[in-house]
Amino acid sequence: MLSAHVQTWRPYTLAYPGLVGMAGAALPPGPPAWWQLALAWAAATLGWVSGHYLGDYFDRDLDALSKPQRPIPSGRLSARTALVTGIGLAVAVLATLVAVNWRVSLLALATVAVMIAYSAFFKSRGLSGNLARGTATALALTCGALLTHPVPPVVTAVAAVAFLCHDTASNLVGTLRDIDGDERGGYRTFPVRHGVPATVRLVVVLYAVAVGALFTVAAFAVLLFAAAALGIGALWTLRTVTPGRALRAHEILVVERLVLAAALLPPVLGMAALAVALVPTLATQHRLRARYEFPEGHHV
Ligand SMILES: CC(C)=CCC/C(C)=C/CC/C(C)=C/COP(=O)(O)OP(=O)(O)O
Repeated sequence: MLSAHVQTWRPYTLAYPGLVGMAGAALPPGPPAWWQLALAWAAATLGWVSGHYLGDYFDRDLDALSKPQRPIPSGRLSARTALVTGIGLAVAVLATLVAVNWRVSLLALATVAVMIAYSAFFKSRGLSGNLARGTATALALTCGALLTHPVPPVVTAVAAVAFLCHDTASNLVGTLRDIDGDERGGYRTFPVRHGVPATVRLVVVLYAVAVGALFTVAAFAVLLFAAAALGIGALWTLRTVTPGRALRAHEILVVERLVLAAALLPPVLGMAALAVALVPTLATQHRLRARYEFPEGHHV
């Protein structure tokens, strides 16, 4: 029972949204108060977990076909529990934000709406789904910025567009993992419609735009170089695409995006937050992930 919930949280993804929220809150001129950073972290993290419950709820029919081992299709988590928990978490985040800063709560409401639209509608419809997923991250970053700035600085827009492009790209890499299952389930994802080479080309362009834009705003360029090196490693893995290689590329991007978000934080905070974020990510990704993604627990 508890393990079904923990699997739904995907612990290896959990450290990322909080770093993005904090990155928005720490944009210049700063510095933000500790409670603002904590709130930006908590709202983005709980909003993200809510997104995982709702995503698994809306994907339950597709997962029954191609990922029967997942909590809902395997009967370890009821669809109703996933729906109620997802909605409950989103409402809790929004209620807390209303009490602290109503402007942020309105933007967070828009973020939740995009997140639900992604899971329920756009995800099965190609590029619009990938863009919706990237937009949710851009909005989460902007929520963090609005929490600490009455009028967010111009760099907020640059960072938001960069994360939009980045997460659209990493989400596209995710679709390369399950082309056959998506096709059988009627999900018209970008690679199902346009093929693998076109998908990889688009990923490379979006990734280059994202990292290029972040070089103009990053507080700590050393981390940005480190993220770019990891990103190039992920893209290099995609020179031949199999489900296993696509999973490997996405695993690298799951670590890379932590480094990328930490690069927007002031150096000392960025290094400390990154060190903390890497622990659960590296400890759980290798052990849990292939079992969650592939029915046999592994893939070539
Ligand atoms: C305030 C608030 C609501 C913040 C959260 C915003 C946010 C970025 C939500 C996205 C949630 C989600 C379903 C992520 C997983 O996508 P995925 O499993 O398709 O994988 P991916 O990481 O590769 O895209």
